[in-house]
Amino acid sequence: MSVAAKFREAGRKIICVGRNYGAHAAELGNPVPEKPILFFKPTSSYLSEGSPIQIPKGCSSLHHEVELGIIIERTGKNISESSALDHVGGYILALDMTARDFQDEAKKKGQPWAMAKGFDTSCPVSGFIPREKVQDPQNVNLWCKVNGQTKQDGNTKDMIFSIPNLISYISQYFTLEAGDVILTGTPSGVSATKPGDTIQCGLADVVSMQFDVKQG
Ligand SMILES: O=C(O)/C=C/C(=O)CC(=O)C(=O)O
Ligand SMILES: [Mg+2]
Repeated sequence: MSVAAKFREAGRKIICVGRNYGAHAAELGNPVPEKPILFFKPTSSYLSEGSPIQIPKGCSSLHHEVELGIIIERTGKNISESSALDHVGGYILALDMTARDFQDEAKKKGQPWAMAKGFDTSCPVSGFIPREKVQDPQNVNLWCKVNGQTKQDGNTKDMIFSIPNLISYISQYFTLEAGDVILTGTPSGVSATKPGDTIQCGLADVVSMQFDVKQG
């Protein structure tokens, strides 16, 4: 099976990186991390265009976070930074939808972010983007609009930890397998959405996608 079809399979990992852009860490009042901050989403959180993002029950602050996703094609453990990009099969555009109020509560209590980050529909994604369509993944524009108004307008060159650095670091702890996805963090401009909103986002002129928001 091609890696393009494999990444949505149950059993694949969605490894997410947090606070990987200084301006986003600052807008939420967080320090810049010294090492990558990692968390997971389940594959049941994937959502394709045509279906709505559903605000989870009890959430009153659902934030959009537009992110570049890396699709792993070649399995590896302890991958060196110099060979990291050889493990990449392609990319996706993703929204790391975040129940910010759940996350704030979890942070206060020292609890995990699973409910805030992993609920059904929390990972809207584009189709698979072949490697050759993104000439320089470390210098590509990421944008997000809500109801036509620009909220996020960033560039992957502003990542704190680069893509090779992330792949190498993550693979020291988790074997990276074909079909696994790494969401590389969001630039600044995250904001709360409400039922009836439409979120549009894009990766330069390579791909764009649109999702309606409704109450779950
Ligand atoms: O620490 C916080 O308050 C929030 C962190 C995030 O939600 C991290 C991300 O998912 C990200 O930076 O993309
Ligand atoms: Mg995120």
